[in-house]
Amino acid sequence: MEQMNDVIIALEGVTKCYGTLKAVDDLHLHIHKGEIFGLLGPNGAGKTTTILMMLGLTEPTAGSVQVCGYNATMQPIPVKNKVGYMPDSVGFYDGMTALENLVYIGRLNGVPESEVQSRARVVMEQVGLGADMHKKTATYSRGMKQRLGLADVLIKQPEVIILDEPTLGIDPTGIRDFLQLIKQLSIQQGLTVLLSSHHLHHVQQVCDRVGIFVNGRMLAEGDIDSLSGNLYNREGYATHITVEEAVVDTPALSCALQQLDAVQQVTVEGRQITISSTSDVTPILVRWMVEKGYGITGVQKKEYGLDDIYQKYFDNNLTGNTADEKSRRFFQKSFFKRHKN
Ligand SMILES: Nc1ncnc2c1ncn2[C@@H]1O[C@H](COP(=O)(O)OP(=O)(O)OP(=O)(O)O)[C@@H](O)[C@H]1O
Repeated sequence: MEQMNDVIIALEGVTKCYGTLKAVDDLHLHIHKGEIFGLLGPNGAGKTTTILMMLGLTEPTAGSVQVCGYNATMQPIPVKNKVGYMPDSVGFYDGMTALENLVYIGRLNGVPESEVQSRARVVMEQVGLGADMHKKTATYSRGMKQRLGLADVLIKQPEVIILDEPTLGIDPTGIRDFLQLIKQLSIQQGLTVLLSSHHLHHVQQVCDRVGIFVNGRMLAEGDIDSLSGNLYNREGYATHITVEEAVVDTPALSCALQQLDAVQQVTVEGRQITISSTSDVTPILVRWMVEKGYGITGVQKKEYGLDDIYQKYFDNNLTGNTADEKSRRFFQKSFFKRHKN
């Protein structure tokens, strides 16, 4: 059961309209202390608008936003003190070294003069830029700039960090390292992390929970396992078994397998047998086949990853009762457009 005192970000019925456009539509979201939450959705879904409301930088049209015990709309200053925000594009003074840039940001954030130099050096080490802190940021790669952006956020010792599309434009190794760094910081410092992304593989790597956000609405929310579990409930399970030799009496085998508990459908094609069922009966099927004398050379259980979750929620009309046709088409359009690039 959810512990209310553990909730560090709470959005209740939040709506944001820009004229006639509902950028965020009746959003309810609770994020817990120490959690890494991924806000997943295509461009224009309303992720940035949601983040700006959490930071008190834009007012909701309706609903309330609580962050670290403060009302973000009414008390944006204490929220700003507790929350570090990294926008999708971070700028630096190219002519200054990375350390000088960080010290400058530290001062702007009110870090005491007596501490700012030493704290900046510690943070540079934490983000893995210890060896490069005296280089001018003009020479920094996009991945290094992203780490420096994270350092900018960490220097004020926040309780919550919010990262808007933090993996944009970094190469695959850089992305993996950056996400690992986030995970490590969250564990070591008990930091709560909200990261927004349109890239499902990235959030899958580090997030404890994800919310799938489309056209201003949260279509599904939970950890990857429970979202996958939902799919199993809707779709059933599938087991693929490969045997040594092509099955001779196909109808007899199909018929016999169908008598087993929970088995719904059986397809036999040469050496391949596919069994769909309402629960995970893979071990029972394997035992049964071995007892009947079949030599098994392969067993594969269908596992649903976030990819499938995306596919199922958006391609096959499984958007639950919260999404309408328009948002689904919108998502498909934006998602596939992005992925063609
Ligand atoms: N200041 C604004 N005035 C009018 N419309 C806006 C404003 N800011 C955002 N919008 C619109 O609100 C919707 C949500 O935008 P938002 O930037 O929150 O989405 P997003 O999920 O962050 O996407 P992206 O990754 O492209 O930034 C979009 O249709 C956008 O055009």
